[in-house]
Amino acid sequence: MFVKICGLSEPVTVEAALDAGADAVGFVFAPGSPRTIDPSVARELIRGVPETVLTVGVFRKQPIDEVLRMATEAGVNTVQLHGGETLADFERVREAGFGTIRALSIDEYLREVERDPVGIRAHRLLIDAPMPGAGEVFDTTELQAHPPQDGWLLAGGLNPNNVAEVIRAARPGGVDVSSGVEAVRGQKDAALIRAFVAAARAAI
Ligand SMILES: O=C(O)c1ccccc1NCC(=O)[C@H](O)[C@H](O)COP(=O)(O)O
Repeated sequence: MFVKICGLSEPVTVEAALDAGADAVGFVFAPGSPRTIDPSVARELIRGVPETVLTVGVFRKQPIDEVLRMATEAGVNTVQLHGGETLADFERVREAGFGTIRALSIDEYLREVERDPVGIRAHRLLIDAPMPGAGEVFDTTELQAHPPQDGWLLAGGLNPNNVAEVIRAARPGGVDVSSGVEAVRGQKDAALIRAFVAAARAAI
């Protein structure tokens, strides 16, 4: 089970995520989030991250030139885009050398899979609740009619207490969490991160 801890902003909680065995650490560069950090801050946080761990820059409805500039400045290896992007945008991000994650809300996913069932398979998908980073759950049974391709990531209101049950029900390739490992909104908690990774790993 692939585990991503998103919205990190401090060395101590990046370290907690790595010690716990997280596969990916995320840094929010989308404006307007309590977790938004400057790429220069992320660059410092990424310094000690082993190359085997994905370092993910998270963007929402930002121009691709800005995405590429910030991702390069931060030194992340992967870019996660949350809406408004075209296939050409994804191509540009990949040509610049970044891995990509296409984040869609459950509603966007269901619309897109109907519209372009083949094209959607070209992406590593993250399927999320309508409002990213809000700690909202969604009904994963809505995916049963259109199961996503292998390796898809599930997010939306996960926490150490519900993650195992959600994994068993929805069978994602990985999980992504933000609010559920925070003691205070926007501030990660090392103990919750450890509990989340352990619960996700024990789920299968
Ligand atoms: O976390 C944010 O504040 C955020 C803001 C804008 C775009 C994306 C954002 N987060 C993306 C993530 O990958 C979150 O981990 C995911 O949405 C799950 O969040 P949560 O339901 O709080 O666990």
